[in-house]
Amino acid sequence: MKAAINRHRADMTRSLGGLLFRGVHSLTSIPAVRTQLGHLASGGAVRTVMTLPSFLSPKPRDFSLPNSSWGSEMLRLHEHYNSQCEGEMEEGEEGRGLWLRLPSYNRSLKYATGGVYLSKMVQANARLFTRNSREQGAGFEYVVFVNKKENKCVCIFQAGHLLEGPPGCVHGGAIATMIDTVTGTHANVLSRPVMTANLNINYRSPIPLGNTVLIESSLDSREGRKMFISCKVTSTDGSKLHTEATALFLSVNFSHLLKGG
Ligand SMILES: CCCCCCCC/C=C\CCCCCCCC(=O)SCCNC(=O)CCNC(=O)[C@H](O)C(C)(C)COP(=O)(O)OP(=O)(O)OC[C@H]1O[C@@H](n2cnc3c(N)ncnc32)[C@H](O)[C@@H]1OP(=O)(O)O
Repeated sequence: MKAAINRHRADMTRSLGGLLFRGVHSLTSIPAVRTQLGHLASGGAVRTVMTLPSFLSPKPRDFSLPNSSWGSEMLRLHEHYNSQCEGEMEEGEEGRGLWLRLPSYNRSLKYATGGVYLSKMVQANARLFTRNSREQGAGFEYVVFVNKKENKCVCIFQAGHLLEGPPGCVHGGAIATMIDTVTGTHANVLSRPVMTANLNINYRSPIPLGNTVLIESSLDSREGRKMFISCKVTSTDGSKLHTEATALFLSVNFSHLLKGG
């Protein structure tokens, strides 16, 4: 029985390989995958997850599209980069424009988030940390664009009122979260899946709540499974440096990700 479970997990790991990057969008539209993940989540036993046929599944919300909470600077910059895109990045697609806008959903991977040993209730309720607020504009509002040719990512980030740290300013942990998200997204584009091994941050000047800032990441070097990425957070005109960081990401195999480390 144990061998069968392990074989099943290995099969799942392989079949998930091509699906992870597309996240919830793809997974919720493939009932067979959800059923298999249901087996996996329940410890490889006989329980399955009831799924709707794909044509009845609601289309997941893309959180990186403009909404009414976006300020004028957020909208202006979104338009600036969007006008240099010729398409959205989907798996296997090569961009034709200079930039590609990355869609963003509120689940990273249904049923496997945080490891397969969590209870089904926890797994069903798991949400991506940066996309877990129902109130638009309250938390993390952001959109990431990638420039594959120049090995760069840029994120336009508007910090909501729930991210307060020092009075009127963004919490350092929230800034770290966004840096991890942007550099992690960048590393995932280069080689997926990845995990953050190291993150070093220097906070240079506070970010006022409600401000829009730019978060730019660039690949410094690659050594085997290691990707060294640097990142800076600046005002949108580039005149003020808020934060600088370096990060190390390691490519991992899917079983490492699924078993939660
Ligand atoms: C996750 C993405 C999933 C995809 C989802 C797609 C949907 C997209 C949606 C939304 C995108 C949002 C994107 C967000 C991204 C966020 C990412 C995170 O926050 S990840 C959570 C925090 N990180 C951990 O919890 C790691 C915990 N640590 C580990 O699991 C391991 O330690 C790991 C994987 C990092 C390394 O373990 P080993 O066993 O694979 O590798 P070893 O053998 O230890 O090291 C390999 C080499 O790397 C060096 N190394 C390892 N750790 C190092 C460190 N901390 N500093 C320096 N070097 C290190 C070692 O010295 C070694 O180097 P030598 O080959 O000998 O040269």
